[in-house]
Amino acid sequence: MVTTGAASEVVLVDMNEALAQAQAQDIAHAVPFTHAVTVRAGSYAALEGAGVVVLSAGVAQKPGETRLELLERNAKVFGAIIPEVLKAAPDAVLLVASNPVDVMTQIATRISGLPRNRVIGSGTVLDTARFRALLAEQLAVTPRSVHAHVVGEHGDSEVLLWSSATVAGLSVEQAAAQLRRSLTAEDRAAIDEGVRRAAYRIINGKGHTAFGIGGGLARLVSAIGADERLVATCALLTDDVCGVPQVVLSLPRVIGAGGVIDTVLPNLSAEEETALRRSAEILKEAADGVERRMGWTS
Ligand SMILES: NC(=O)C1=CN([C@@H]2O[C@H](COP(=O)(O)OP(=O)(O)OC[C@H]3O[C@@H](n4cnc5c(N)ncnc54)[C@H](O)[C@@H]3O)[C@@H](O)[C@H]2O)C=CC1
Ligand SMILES: CC(=O)C(=O)O
Repeated sequence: MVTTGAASEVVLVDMNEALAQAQAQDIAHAVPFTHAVTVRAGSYAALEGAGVVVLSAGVAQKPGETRLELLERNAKVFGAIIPEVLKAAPDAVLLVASNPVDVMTQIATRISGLPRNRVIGSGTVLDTARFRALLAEQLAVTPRSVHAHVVGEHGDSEVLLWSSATVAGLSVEQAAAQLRRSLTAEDRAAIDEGVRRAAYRIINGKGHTAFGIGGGLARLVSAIGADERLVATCALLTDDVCGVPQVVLSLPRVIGAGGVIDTVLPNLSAEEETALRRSAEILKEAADGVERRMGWTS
């Protein structure tokens, strides 16, 4: 957020106050090289007046662990922090990043009692960025010129929408042919694996992922602040996805003041529709399970 000027004021709140202080000071020392942003550590009360509160507290995956395995631990963390956040910043949009982000967004929607459009999960914003980056590398163009989306779970069952991916209005197959680049079934499989398994590989190498999600969250904060109507693949409680009712997952959403303004459903091939339904079923089952175990439903 500091490097892109997405916010005018950033407050870091963490149960480890010494860590929040140290991070805030370190980041503040980058401000002279970037944008006019104030950065400080604070208590929940310091969130007063915040337009957006990013929820990223909790535990992260260890090497080999899936996102869904973090569920119970992070649900308890949200139970503790969301009431505190809302006391200080009742009008804020909540932007959820903690994993498993889709189910955590459902939990945040329930605990907060806020209108669903004000509780957004970063969802597959990061996976979409990874898809665009890898397709761009394959086609030797900039990622900004690749229009492609990943929908469904931010996790193992996510769905890469190859059938609607475009460059300059061309399908990626047509673009590859004109640009004299290879896009064989093996290339596509490598890109799929590169997107779907990115977090596992990065966590194996450096213990956590940070820059991609930092960029994505900053982009969403900026779109909310400027009422931009940015289309981004974010997670939101959705009435019906391929026949699965009341499920939180990512689809392209229009993001602006107040959170999610609208949703756009891309054209799906039969295979993509089946995969999206499967992803919705997996998330629905995980969310229903945690709701039962937390005593939120009978
Ligand atoms: N949605 C996405 O695309 C991504 C999500 N993540 C998720 O974000 C979360 C955070 O990841 P990291 O920053 O790498 O982990 P981290 O362990 O570095 O940071 C988590 C912080 O939460 C704090 N915390 C824990 N319980 C708390 C509580 N009750 N109140 C206040 N603070 C509390 C800890 O003190 C710690 O500083 C994880 O769940 C991770 O899986 C990480 C990267 C990408
Ligand atoms: C950690 C995580 O969810 C990611 O980097 O995709």
